Amino acid sequence: MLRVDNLTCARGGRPVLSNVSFDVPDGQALILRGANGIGKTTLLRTLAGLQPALSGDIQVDEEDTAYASHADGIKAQLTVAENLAFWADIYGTDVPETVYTDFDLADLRERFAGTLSAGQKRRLGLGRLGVIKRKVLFLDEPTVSLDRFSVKLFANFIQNRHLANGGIAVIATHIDLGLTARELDLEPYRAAIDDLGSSDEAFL
Ligand SMILES: Nc1ncnc2c1ncn2[C@@H]1O[C@H](COP(=O)(O)OP(=O)(O)OP(=O)(O)O)[C@@H](O)[C@H]1O
Repeated sequence: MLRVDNLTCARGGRPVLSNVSFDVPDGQALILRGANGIGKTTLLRTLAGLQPALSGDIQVDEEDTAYASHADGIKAQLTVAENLAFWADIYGTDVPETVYTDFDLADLRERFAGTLSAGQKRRLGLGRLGVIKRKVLFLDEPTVSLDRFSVKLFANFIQNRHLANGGIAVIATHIDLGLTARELDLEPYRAAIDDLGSSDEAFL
């Protein structure tokens, strides 16, 4: 279970969302909705422990979380197979053969990652989630650059591999992923402009 209680989070020292509360039980996903700039990325980074909250409480086993953003974290000089093996090595896991089918990477196995198209790179970046096997996934616009077929692959992975095995996912997206999931509209949590606060920036 992921439990968020009265969370207030900030970017650049300015609160963007205040008093956000929700629970996500094991085996379920939550879709974050809201206009550009409302604070979806900020909330995900705070939940993943990449930046401190201004106030509030997050109950989750930080050791069992993973955050994935637009930046794929791919090593261009390594092949697709070597990239997956690299992540498996770092996380002390193995590369299940299913990752190649789940993300349509089988034909790209020996290709240097630097030569992949944007969508292929994205599929490889998402394939990392099938390798690292973290229970709680915080995903920021995971389908950027993906065509409709690949969006479906990703949704199937989340539904049938991750959630079906008791995983949790919190996903910021502007599109319909076709997942059975609760949605949270962040508009009611928009922080008042004169709220005070500060926050360290871990990443820009
Ligand atoms: N480094 C920064 N310094 C100051 N303000 C920032 C910084 N990064 C983001 N912001 C602002 O913080 C607010 C929340 O940004 P955030 O990226 O969390 O929104 P978002 O909902 O993910 O947006 P989008 O849908 O466009 O990806 C925005 O108003 C943004 O301009």
